[in-house]
Amino acid sequence: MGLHYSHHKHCLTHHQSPININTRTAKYNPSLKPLKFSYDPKTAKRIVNVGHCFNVEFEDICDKSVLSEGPLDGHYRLCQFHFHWGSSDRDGSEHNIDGHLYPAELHIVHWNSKKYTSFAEAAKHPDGVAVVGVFLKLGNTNPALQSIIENLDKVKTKGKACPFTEFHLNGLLPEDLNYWTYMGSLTTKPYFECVTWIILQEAITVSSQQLEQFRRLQCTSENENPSFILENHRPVQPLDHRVVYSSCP
Ligand SMILES: NS(=O)(=O)c1ccc(C(=O)NCc2ccccc2F)cc1
Ligand SMILES: [Zn+2]
Repeated sequence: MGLHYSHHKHCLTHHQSPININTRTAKYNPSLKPLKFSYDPKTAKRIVNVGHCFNVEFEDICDKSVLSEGPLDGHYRLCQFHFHWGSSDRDGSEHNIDGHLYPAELHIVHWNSKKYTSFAEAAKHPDGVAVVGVFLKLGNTNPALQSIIENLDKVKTKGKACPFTEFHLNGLLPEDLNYWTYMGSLTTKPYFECVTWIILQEAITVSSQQLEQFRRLQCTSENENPSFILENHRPVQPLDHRVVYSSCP
């Protein structure tokens, strides 16, 4: 999988993520709608160390927390969010903007609950998953991250989980909700090409000290010699013939 035969070009094309977003060649699409976030803080469930990062998981047995409008048809159900970071503050984001890297990137993961019955099922289809990417830029301590960071010592090693309820995800969104959007893939194995990527143009802040807390997570389980998740961002992939659309001119 992962190769699409585009007849008019008689070539096999990849639709992999992340990519470098060239803001000058992004195409303004006036038919793109504003994003609509409807998140219920009560659907937050737990934090899990999955080895290459930590996921903040949400209950997704019904459409209590959904993303709709924007480039999407229907509504996509929130299932988890996580971060990508680097071994230093100089890199860490997965997407780049005009070659610029941010120290980290938040991914808010949703799946198409109008057409599919689970994330795993949705991930097999090009319209199955929608991920909102939010860049983190170096600045003041971000208070909205503190409630997550103070729980990381409970999920230090791979496989560990802790309860995490009542989280206001809107607190991690910037004021300006303008975005770029393109069709791509999951950025970790199995790299399924199932993602409508929605990258917010405004970054939120994170402090150096908060990033240091991310790097203290371990990719090893508690009975192994400890090694740390110092970085977990995939290199940018070829854009090929894809077009990146912008919600604003
Ligand atoms: N970084 S990202 O592109 O936002 C991303 C989001 C979710 C996954 C994931 O759930 N993988 C496991 C998985 C479970 C079930 C079915 C397919 C899967 F990939 C991987 C990458
Ligand atoms: Zn991710």
